[in-house]
Amino acid sequence: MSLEKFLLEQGLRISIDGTKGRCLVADRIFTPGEVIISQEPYSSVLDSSSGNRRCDNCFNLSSNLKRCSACKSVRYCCSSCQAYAWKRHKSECQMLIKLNEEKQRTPPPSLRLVVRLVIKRILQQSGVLSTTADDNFEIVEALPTHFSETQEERLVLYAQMANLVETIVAPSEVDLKDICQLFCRLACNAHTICDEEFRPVGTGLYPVISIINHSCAPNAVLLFDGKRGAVRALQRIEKGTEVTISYVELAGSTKSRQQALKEQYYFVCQCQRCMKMETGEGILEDAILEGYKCSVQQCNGAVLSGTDQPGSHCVTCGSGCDIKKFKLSESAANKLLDEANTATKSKDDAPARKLFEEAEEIQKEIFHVHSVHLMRTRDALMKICMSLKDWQSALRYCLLTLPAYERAYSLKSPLVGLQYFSLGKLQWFLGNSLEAMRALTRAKGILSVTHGSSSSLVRELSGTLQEATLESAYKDQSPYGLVSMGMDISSL
Ligand SMILES: C[S@@+](CC[C@H](N)C(=O)[O-])C[C@H]1O[C@@H](n2cnc3c(N)ncnc32)[C@H](O)[C@@H]1O
Repeated sequence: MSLEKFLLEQGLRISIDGTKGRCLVADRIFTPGEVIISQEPYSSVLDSSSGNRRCDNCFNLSSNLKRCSACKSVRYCCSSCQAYAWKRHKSECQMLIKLNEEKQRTPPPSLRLVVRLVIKRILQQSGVLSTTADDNFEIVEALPTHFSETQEERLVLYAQMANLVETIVAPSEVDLKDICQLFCRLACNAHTICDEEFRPVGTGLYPVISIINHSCAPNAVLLFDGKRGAVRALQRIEKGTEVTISYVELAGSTKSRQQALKEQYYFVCQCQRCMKMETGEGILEDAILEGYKCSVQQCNGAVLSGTDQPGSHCVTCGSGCDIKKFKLSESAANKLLDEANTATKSKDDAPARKLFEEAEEIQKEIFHVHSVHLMRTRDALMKICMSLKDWQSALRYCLLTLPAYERAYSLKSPLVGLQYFSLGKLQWFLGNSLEAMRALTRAKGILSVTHGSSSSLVRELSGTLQEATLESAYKDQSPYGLVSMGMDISSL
């Protein structure tokens, strides 16, 4: 079956745009939460830190992983996963054994991803592995490489890695320029595979999902079940509308989003959100998210912080501000944040908390209450307070982050849903079951769309919501006030 026919069966088609290249377009209406397309990766690899916690075949977490007895490098959750992976792993296994014998380090995930891709291509070409409309090397090859725009330094690195791939896979099977192009193709098409809470676990290439272009105000979202990618509609998508997802962190100013897109994907975004920058509303939004707050007490405005922008005046009231002073304070806060992050990595929670708190004090003086810088610091503080079991402070920080989350992302964003889920769990644990019910209901409304109502996250959320509802009803009738029904706070 051709890719076109395969897509038509799913209610999708490809159109060509002069600037964007191929676009994936809805050929029917998609309703919020509906899966638009789902796909197994053509090639995928776990991050180094996930390799000893997750199955190398299905990417699911398991406490009972068994190592491949030959290479001792990859782990599987069950014999059927191991048997399924064997055809692909066989060649990789020999390579890993050889590297172990030569006492060489296991290649990094980025290199293993390319090795796996090349091995799969060879196996499909020789007929050992079958091909389907959405699982063949031609659709991988159809993805852009941006080879001519790739910086020379990066190409030199890719050439060195291609040499390694050549020594690992039989040299007669690979062409160095081909491999360099594969590295370029992966850089602008592969997706980070995340768990349900958006923590990265690996990388995968999904050649059909990769046809979907970027928007900073996307109408769809990509999530993963194990390593299977699924794109769901965030809103009603009319027939003839392009399906879009986000490639980058959306909590940022137009300038930082565009910089990230240009660096990795080589285009200037002209989406609806970026185009707002042409208007006063867009400029104020950017100043609030990443600029400095206006020094005038009654003004809720902000000042753009970039040196190449007409800064030093509030976008709302026009008052001048001392940018130099703000920048000095910002560097002092950043220094504290660097130290705090180092302490967090070494699990020194108490000193890390102190450093984050000092940084937050400075940031409060210079940033708008909805600034993404302040939001990230408070998010880190919320997590540290949870780890220190200071639930009341964690709740306070969670509440402080929410208006910034809703502004920086969209109200339908899964990240906003997850933040409401944390809020609901904290409120319930602290005995505010009525407020918890409100937060959990809000979270359920968002996460049922983004993750699907049968996902394990939404099932867990529904369970918590049901218990909070029961507790709230019980408290209404109980003469004794607060009654805890034994929530497992460790899952926060
Ligand atoms: C993952 S691919 C998307 C599919 C691609 N359009 C194609 O023809 O196969 C990513 C590349 O698509 C293009 N692209 C994606 N989103 C875009 C956008 N909003 N505006 C312009 N180009 C875009 C860029 O060239 C980017 O590097």
